[in-house]
Amino acid sequence: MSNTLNLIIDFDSTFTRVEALDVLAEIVLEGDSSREQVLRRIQEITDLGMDGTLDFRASLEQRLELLRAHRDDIQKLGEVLKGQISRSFLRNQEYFASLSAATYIVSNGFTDFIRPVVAHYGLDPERVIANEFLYDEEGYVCGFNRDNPLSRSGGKSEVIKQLDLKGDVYVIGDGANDLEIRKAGYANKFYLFTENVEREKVKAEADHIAPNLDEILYELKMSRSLSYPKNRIKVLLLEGVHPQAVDIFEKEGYQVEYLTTALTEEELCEKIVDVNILGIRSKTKVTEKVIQSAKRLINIGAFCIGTNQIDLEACSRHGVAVFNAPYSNTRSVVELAIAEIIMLVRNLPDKARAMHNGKWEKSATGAHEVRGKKLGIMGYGNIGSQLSVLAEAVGLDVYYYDLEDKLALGNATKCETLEELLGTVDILSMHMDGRPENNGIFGAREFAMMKDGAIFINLARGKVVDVDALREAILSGKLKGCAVDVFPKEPKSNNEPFESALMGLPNTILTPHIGGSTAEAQENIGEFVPRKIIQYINTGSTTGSVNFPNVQLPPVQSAHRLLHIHSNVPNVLAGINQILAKHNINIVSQYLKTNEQIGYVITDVDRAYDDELLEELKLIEPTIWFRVLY
Ligand SMILES: NC(=O)C1=CN([C@@H]2O[C@H](COP(=O)(O)OP(=O)(O)OC[C@H]3O[C@@H](n4cnc5c(N)ncnc54)[C@H](O)[C@@H]3O)[C@@H](O)[C@H]2O)C=CC1
Ligand SMILES: O=C(O)CCC(=O)C(=O)O
Repeated sequence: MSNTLNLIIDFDSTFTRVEALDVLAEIVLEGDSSREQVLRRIQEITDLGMDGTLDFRASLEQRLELLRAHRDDIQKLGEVLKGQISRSFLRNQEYFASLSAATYIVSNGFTDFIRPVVAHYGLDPERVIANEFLYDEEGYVCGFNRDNPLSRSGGKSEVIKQLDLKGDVYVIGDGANDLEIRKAGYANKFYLFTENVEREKVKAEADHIAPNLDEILYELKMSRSLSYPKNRIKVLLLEGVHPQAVDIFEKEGYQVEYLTTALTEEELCEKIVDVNILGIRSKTKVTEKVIQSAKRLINIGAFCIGTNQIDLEACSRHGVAVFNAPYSNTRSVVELAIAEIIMLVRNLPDKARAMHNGKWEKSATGAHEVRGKKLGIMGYGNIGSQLSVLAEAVGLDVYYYDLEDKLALGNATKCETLEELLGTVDILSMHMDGRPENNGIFGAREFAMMKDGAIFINLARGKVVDVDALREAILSGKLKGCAVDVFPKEPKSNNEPFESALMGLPNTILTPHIGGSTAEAQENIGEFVPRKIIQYINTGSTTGSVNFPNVQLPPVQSAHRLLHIHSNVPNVLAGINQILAKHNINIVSQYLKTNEQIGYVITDVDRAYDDELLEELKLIEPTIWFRVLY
């Protein structure tokens, strides 16, 4: 840090979260019946004084007149305020206390309660410049030192002028009286501190609006508790993910932009440039071009199960960790599949349509129970296997086929080939994932292999099925009916029209990709995905990532965590450790995990190191991305 730096910090609502005289009023008026009324009046006067509407001395006099405070109350106030230090000041306490010689607390409050709080935090109480109370013989406050410049408007600039500071002066505060120091020409910059209050009148003239101390330290290129201020982290949420996600990200201090629709590649390329976290569902295609346009992307959250819409390889190459929500909507999809099986076996879509058209078609022809029918499941993963269990409970005999060797649940029967499955079952339900190799995997040949009068259900991905072949199979009577929830081309939002060759077919249920759209599933996803992302940002943990090696890490404690992501080539770990050894850095712990594409090295080190070390680590040849957590 340069020794020519001076920080002038306001006390009320900046160094502490509260206005001290408001708290004093609460202490003095405890048990008083007029308490609420007097407190309200005091707060009104405080606000008028802080935004510059009321002359400061008048505001001080009026507030003190409303209180009869004793020396003991002032002492009590000091104790209360020690527990009210602003959160970002607390976060940065260790570093900030080391700036004691560069810091003044300049306040229109009173030294009597400010000094103990400042000393408790670790700053020099002698560098508090503030007003002084006068007490009567019984120890009650009877006034204040009227000669102190801080007891009148413009007092802060007068004090700074008298200090005659050498070097750069930065003022951090929340009120017009702080702004006035810069306006009078005694400071380089005024940082409006908005962590506790936002004063609109002051906002317009502030040099920089800082939602916390991290932002100011980052702006001044000083050390800080967070490697990157949270308020600078930008989140773009698309496709109307559950509002719970907005809430969680905002509580973490991130900036959130929320859209209900998907975006085209072109729109997304434009919007994603300075986004750190992208949240999507199944419709937004995240292509290589999108990833290349994103200059600050750290994470993608797929608020769903499938991740085929994301170019995961490109994400890995660019150091973007992708998280999804496996299991989150599994039950919802399974319940819909069961409902559709029963509806189709009973011919309900046609029967219901006839009723709406005024036709009463009471008949048992073509209507069956599902009990004893053979259900085939293609893709025996999380959804397929849960469907297997529920289907047995309603009396279906379950058969399944999976590319991988999957053990049967319950009484299900495993088929060795797809042909075997298709030739056996009365109902086929698709639950494979949307990997590119599955595009068009089910067409005329596969429909021909099915039993005559079978039922077909696709709740997986639109592209796996040849839609024209499905249409033909229904129209020819080969299939008795079908239910389709997913389509090769789906509208980006509810405002766009839907078109498909399947529209108007007999005994056909078409649904707008709602397999996972239940309140329960969406709420779960809205919480699960943000938590994974926040955990990754705060600790480096990648558990649950679909493209990064999975590493579960404890929170950083008394150490700096160096996160190094590189292309998976030999000797990177050795290279990192050589650099650490050269700088005499003590490794507290170290983890390495790789997958086919990338390696992830996490090294916790003692605090002492210089920026040169970080630069050298960034320069290791196959580095994709390097980040430090404090
Ligand atoms: N309609 C909707 O709203 C929803 C659709 N889905 C879709 O369902 C898919 C499956 O979800 P999960 O069961 O959670 O995934 P999962 O990954 O647990 O299971 C997929 C299974 O399919 C198997 N598989 C892949 N290709 C295959 C093939 N050609 N033939 C046979 N088996 C194959 C895999 O080996 C795996 O066991 C998701 O990837 C997603 O595309 C998921 C949730 C909601
Ligand atoms: O609900 C969504 O937007 C997508 C559901 C889905 O297809 C999935 O979870 O993979």
